[in-house]
Amino acid sequence: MFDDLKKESLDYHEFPTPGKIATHVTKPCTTQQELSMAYTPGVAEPVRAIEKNPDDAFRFTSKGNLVAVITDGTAVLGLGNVGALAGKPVMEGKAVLFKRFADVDVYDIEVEAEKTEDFINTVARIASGFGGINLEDIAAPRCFEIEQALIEKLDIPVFHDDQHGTAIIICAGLLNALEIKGKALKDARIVCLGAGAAGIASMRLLKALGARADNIFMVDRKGILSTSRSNLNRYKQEFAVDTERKTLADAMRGADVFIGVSGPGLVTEAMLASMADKPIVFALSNPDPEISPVLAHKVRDDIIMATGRSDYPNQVNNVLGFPFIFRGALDVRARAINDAMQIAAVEGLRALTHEPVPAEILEAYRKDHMEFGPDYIIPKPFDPRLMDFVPPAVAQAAIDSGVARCGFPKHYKPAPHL
Ligand SMILES: NC(=O)C1=CN([C@@H]2O[C@H](COP(=O)(O)OP(=O)(O)OC[C@H]3O[C@@H](n4cnc5c(N)ncnc54)[C@H](OP(=O)(O)O)[C@@H]3O)[C@@H](O)[C@H]2O)C=CC1
Ligand SMILES: CC(=O)C(=O)O
Ligand SMILES: [Mg+2]
Repeated sequence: MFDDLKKESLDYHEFPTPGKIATHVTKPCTTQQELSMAYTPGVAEPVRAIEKNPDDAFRFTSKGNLVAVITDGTAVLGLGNVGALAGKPVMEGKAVLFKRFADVDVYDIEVEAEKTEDFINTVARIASGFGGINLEDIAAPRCFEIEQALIEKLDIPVFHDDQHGTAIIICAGLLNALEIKGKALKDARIVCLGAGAAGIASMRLLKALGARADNIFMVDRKGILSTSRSNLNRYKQEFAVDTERKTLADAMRGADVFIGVSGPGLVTEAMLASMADKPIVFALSNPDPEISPVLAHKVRDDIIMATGRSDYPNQVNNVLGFPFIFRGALDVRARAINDAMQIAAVEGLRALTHEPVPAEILEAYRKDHMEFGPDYIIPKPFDPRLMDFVPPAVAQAAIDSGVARCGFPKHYKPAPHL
């Protein structure tokens, strides 16, 4: 980052009030009468109701619109294990996005816990006051164990954003990019650099949507995940392929698709040059991608390129997912965010990309024109129609798959593409 951008960012976070979020009250509390409602004695009534029927917490408290964004600070963006407290600006950032894009309230919670079990128990013990748990920036492989244990313990959605949020956006963007390239997902040869939270979940979802396991090379710091390696954990073993190829450069030769969820600057010009015609390159490491779009476009004029950043076309970033997915899940008081709901979100995002782009988006991005094509494979986060396409589709999928506690919300319209 340039020095002036660094200073601007620090000033943005410091002034006029340190940090990015605060709480505000939703009921009047200015008279003796209102005080006796908000607090004692009036508050005793909802307490008694919830004691008798825990679901009344959705009626009488903020639970139904409240998500906990929780980290241990072990994989913050692509910055690595910076610790729980240093992860707080990102968690506050997620809170801003939840509120700004989908009016979901958030408490950010940073947990100091070296032992996986301590982290799980801490989250389980504070979970009942929330409508959902968004796990964030927790490194693999412990993120898989943490998420699974919490899903089993809790009756509210537990969603590791770096896994499933990222997977959903990657799948939507990639299916659209392949449509432009004119290749079916089942025929696409895919390289995924990064076999952690984002990489494993994204390749799992791509397989569920039709990608062939033997067309995927997954790569970590030690090279391609192959059956000849003896140093693979059980999550990586799921993607081990029988191949003589070893390195990232080997994997990239002839590949149609590169997905980077690893770290900055790991893809060379030579690797990019060795990919198939019309290569699709998603360099998604934040804040700095695996290869810069400027360099990538110099090497390949036939590329379809995306990053995780806001300052280039095609921002493939989980900001397009978690606010809208949780909105739909919360509005039907879902017990989980399951595969059907995730695939519904993929389809909603894909469908919206094919719609004409409204003037307010062109204005926000200072463009005269945008339409479905190599520079527009995924909607923009500021597109207000995300609320029309994603939450209703997710809510409907929750109902159809039996994890909703209530019916399709009266204030919703069915998603336009369904
Ligand atoms: N655009 C978006 O929406 C999102 C982007 N990301 C980005 O993806 C990256 C990974 O995040 P996440 O999956 O949560 O992190 P994890 O820590 O769970 O996984 C990181 C993975 O990247 C691999 N890796 C790291 N450095 C290298 C390297 N030098 N060479 C090869 N492989 C490497 C690791 O290899 P090994 O297993 O060998 O250690 C590991 O498999 C981050 O940069 C993050 O910003 C993540 C989520 C969303
Ligand atoms: C976007 C995001 O969640 C990440 O880079 O970790
Ligand atoms: Mg993250």
